[in-house]
Amino acid sequence: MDSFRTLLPYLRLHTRQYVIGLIAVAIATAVNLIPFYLIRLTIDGLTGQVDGNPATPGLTVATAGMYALGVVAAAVTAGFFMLVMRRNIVVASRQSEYEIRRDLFAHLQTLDKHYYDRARTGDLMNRLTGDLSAVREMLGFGAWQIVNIVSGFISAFAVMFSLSWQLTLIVVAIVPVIVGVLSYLARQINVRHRLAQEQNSLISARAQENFSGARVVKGYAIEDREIEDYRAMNLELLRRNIALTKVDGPLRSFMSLLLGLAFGLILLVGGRLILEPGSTFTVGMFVQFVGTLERLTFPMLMIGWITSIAQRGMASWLRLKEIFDAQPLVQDEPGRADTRLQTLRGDISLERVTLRYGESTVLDDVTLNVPAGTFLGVTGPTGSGKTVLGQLLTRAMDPTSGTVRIDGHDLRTIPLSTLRGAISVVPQEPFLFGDSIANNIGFGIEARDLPGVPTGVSVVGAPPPDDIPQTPDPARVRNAARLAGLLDDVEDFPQGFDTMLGERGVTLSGGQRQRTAIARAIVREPAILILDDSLSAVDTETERRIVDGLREVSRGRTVILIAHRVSTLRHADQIIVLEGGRLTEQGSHDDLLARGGHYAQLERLQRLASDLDGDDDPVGDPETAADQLEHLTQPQKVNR
Ligand SMILES: Nc1ncnc2c1ncn2[C@@H]1O[C@H](COP(=O)(O)OP(=O)(O)OP(=O)(O)O)[C@@H](O)[C@H]1O
Repeated sequence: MDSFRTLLPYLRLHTRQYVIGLIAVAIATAVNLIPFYLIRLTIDGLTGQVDGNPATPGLTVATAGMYALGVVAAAVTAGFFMLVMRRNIVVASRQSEYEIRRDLFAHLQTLDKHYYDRARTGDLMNRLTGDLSAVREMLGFGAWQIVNIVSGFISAFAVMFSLSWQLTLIVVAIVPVIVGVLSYLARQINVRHRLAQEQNSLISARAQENFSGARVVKGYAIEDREIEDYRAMNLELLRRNIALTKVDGPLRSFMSLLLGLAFGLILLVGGRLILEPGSTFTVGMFVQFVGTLERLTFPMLMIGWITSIAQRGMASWLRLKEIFDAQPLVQDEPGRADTRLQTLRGDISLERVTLRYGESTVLDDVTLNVPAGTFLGVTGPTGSGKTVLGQLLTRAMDPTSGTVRIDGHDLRTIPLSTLRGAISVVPQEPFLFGDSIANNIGFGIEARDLPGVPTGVSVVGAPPPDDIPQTPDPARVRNAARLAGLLDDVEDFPQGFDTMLGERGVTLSGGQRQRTAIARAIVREPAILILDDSLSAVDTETERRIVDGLREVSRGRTVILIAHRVSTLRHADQIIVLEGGRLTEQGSHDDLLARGGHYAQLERLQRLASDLDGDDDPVGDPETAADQLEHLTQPQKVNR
């Protein structure tokens, strides 16, 4: 019940539609019983016993015609009210589906990396489709059927009782048995439906991961294994669906048996009632009774079905509520974030920053000052905390201790929208949309100017969404592509910036994908630009062009370039080295070479490796440069 209460805000948006619709159902149900009354009058008229007196004249043709018209009028009236119901309740349930989907999507946009690291995309997709449909079915079909059943039972029992309390008692004795059995079966259906739905989520997630990882699957030639795994999951889904269908069969047979029994008994007792001397129970009344009871069979069958629709709908709503209840790890703290802060220059400072994940210390007491406009290079072995350092700046998470500041403001006092609007990150694995190159680059430009998504409001009467300008400024896109060293490549494509990319930019090479992501970050003209190992897939010539572009970009903004290659880092104003989460070296290229630490060793080995590349007669060093290089970039053991 508690979980139902959480659905009320959506139902309240459509109170009027539900009230009108539900009243219409109740009227239609009651009107549906009128024809049996008219049939009773006709039969009793025909048998000449309209008042129980054989001397009373029977039915005239005109009266019979009136009754016939009455039957038609009742059918038309019931049909009209059912139409009113559909126009209100079914429409309201569709609108609620729209509103819930809109709010879910808007809420999902507020969730952070932490949530998406754990969620499975296929499962999320299944919730947004399958579960949402189950909720809609409960709010539409389920809602009007409940009223149909309740009003059907009340009106039918009132009529039956007025006709014969003895016959009604028989019905009263049998109905609870039927309803009990149906409810039991409905519960079974519900359990089996949930199992099938869970398998559906798994299978969707598996398919989605297979499509996303198509390159890996092909690369490892494991299609057969994938097909076999998928077949097994699909088979399990079939098994669960068949188990679901199996409960349906007995339900119908049992229902027919019990109803047959009920009608047999009524025939027996009803016949005796009519034949009793001096009885006021007429043939017409008997026919009306049986007709009214017959009207109850559908609502009775529906009880089980509706219970299962309601339980299924609630189970699905709980799965959707889990999404609504998820909160980003980092949020603006009310009263703490200074909303006047709209722009940032890009002065970064970290003061004794430590970050722990459980027992592991990922960043250890890091203190660092990066004045605005600095081109900062960051290097260190894999797993040494470079990516995490960048993530602290966008507040993907907060440090366990210490303070991160930008322009002297503690990050927790800067509104997240201002902070993230001022920083662009090029992640290690860039994601490109199935759209044109221009739109992929211009993707983030207008983001800050877009109107907020109004949630929790009714779609009824809401203004249509504004036409959002989708084409980014071509000059800005072009300039960003030039700075990212992508322009020549794009100009070589027949359709230039209008070239469409596959969902993951599959038509582009790894280096082109990286550069598209760099252009996307640059085009926003952020105060701080973070590139996380974004030049790993480009050749040295392209790398030089990009670094030149970045130096141009870095005028007036802070650039943080995470890289493993000395050739990428050497032109940075400042370079820092992280090892096992600690900042171990800091200075210019020349300073660090003079220090003779990790950076100097990296430089020596990379130089040696490139010499070896071009030399057929390698230096007779037993530990080859390549081996040592690998050693230097080995994953680091984090401090425990
Ligand atoms: N969400 C997380 N939960 C637990 N540990 C994490 C999480 N994110 C990162 N780590 C750990 O933090 C450490 C630093 O990771 P980070 O990604 O910063 O390394 P990196 O220096 O960028 O490495 P690479 O050069 O390979 O990209 C790693 O040991 C990683 O496993």
